[in-house]
Amino acid sequence: MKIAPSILSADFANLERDIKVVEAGGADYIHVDVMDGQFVPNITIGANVVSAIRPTTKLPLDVHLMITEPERYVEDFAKAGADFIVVHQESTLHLHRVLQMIKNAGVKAGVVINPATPVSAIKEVLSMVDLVLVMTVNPGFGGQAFIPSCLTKIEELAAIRKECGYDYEIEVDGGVVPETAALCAQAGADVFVAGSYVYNAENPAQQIELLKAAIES
Ligand SMILES: O=C(CO)[C@@H](O)[C@H](O)COP(=O)(O)O
Ligand SMILES: [Fe+2]
Repeated sequence: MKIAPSILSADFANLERDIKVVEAGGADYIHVDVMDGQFVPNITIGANVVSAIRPTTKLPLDVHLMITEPERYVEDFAKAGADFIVVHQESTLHLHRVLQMIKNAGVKAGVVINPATPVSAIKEVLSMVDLVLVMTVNPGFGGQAFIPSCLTKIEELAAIRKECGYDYEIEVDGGVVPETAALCAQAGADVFVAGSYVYNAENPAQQIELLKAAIES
């Protein structure tokens, strides 16, 4: 089980401090939410910021691209030091090509589906990805409520992985708190993104501990 704090809820004026705090607190990945104001109704950060935070941590950077036609920026995020580049099925007409571009750039490739998108929409690419991200809120903002109907998609992805011998990680993102993390773990999730739960608290390290305890239980 891995915890990936989302720096969307960190203090943007103190990103280095907020990354180091979760690294010391037992985080496994740093989740970076990239939004373009078009695919989602919010604008966050670009490849320059990924470059700037790269030297601040040894943890893998899990870059979640919420941008239209991500193929236009794969190269930039790979050069910036992303370890995972995760693209939305809904954001491109050429999903297979984008995933291939990510792999050719030497970066782990992930695919992500919105709450309204079924697992069948990514069936053809499951054999080539390192990570599948199941959005458990609609993308765009931190602090939203978990959508329980997404749990069956985690179960489905875990069953396909077992049946076909694939080795992607199953990640969940949105509304992750101890109670919902436990449900996702039960359904078969391996990586838990948490933004507001980790950062909107006095002690982010303690929040990571609480999440891990809930997942283990
Ligand atoms: O991708 C997104 C939002 O679109 C996330 O990664 C959020 O950052 C999760 O925030 P919380 O729901 O954990 O507050
Ligand atoms: Fe995200």
